[in-house]
Amino acid sequence: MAASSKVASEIMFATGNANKLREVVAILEAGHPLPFAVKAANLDLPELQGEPTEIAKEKCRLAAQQVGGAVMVEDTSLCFNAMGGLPGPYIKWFLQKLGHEGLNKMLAGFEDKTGYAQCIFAYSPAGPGAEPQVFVGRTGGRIVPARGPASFGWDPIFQPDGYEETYAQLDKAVKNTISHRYRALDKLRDYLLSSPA
Ligand SMILES: O=c1nc[nH]c2c1ncn2[C@H]1C[C@H](O)[C@@H](COP(=O)(O)OP(=O)(O)OP(=O)(O)O)O1
Ligand SMILES: [Mg+2]
Repeated sequence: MAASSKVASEIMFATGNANKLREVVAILEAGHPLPFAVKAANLDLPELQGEPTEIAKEKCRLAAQQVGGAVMVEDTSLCFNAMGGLPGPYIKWFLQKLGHEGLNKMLAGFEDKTGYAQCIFAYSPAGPGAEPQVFVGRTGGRIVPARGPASFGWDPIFQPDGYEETYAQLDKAVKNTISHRYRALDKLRDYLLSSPA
C-alpha cells in the first residue's frame, strides 16, 4: 500500500518547552487513539515576528529542515483586547522582562482586562515542498493578578471565561479540556484522523 501523503506513522513534535510537550501528550492520551505516534524533538526554534499563522508555518518549515519527516510545531500567543491583541506572539519576551505583575500593570490604564490565549499548530507532512497546514485554537478570558503555582508561563494570570480559577489553579485535566492548546490540537487531530489512508 502506498504511504499516505498526509499521515505519517510517526510525527515529531518540535519544541523547546517541556510544559507544552507534557500537555500535548496528556491531551492526545485523553482522546481517541491516533494512527500515529508523536515523538518529541527538543529544538531551540527561533522566535519569529509577524502574523501568528505565518510564524507557525515558518517555524514548522525550519523544524522540518532540522528533523526531516512529518513535523508539528506550535506557537502560543497571549493577546490583550485593550491592546489590539498585543503582546500576542511576543508574550514570551514580555513575560520574561515584566513578569506577572508587569503584565497586569500594562493593563492598568485600561478598563478592559479581557484577552485570549491562542495556540496555532502547524503540521508538515513528510516529503519535500510540503506546505504546512495550520490549526488555530483560542480560549477567551481575563488577565488577573497572579494566583496559583507559577510552573508554566503566564498560567497564573489567565482566568478563562466561565471559571473562577486561573489556568494555574485549575486541575491540569480541566485546563487540558478547555485550553487554547486543546482546541488547536483537536483540529489537527480531526485533520489527521480524516486523512485518507
Ligand atoms: O499554556 C500556556 N500557559 C502559560 N504559558 C504558556 C502556555 N503556552 C505557552 N506559554 C508561554 C511560553 C512562552 O513564554 C510563550 C509562548 O512562546 P512560544 O514561542 O510559543 O513557546 P516556547 O518558546 O516556550 O516554546 P517553543 O520551543 O515551542 O517555541 O508563552
Ligand atoms: Mg518559541
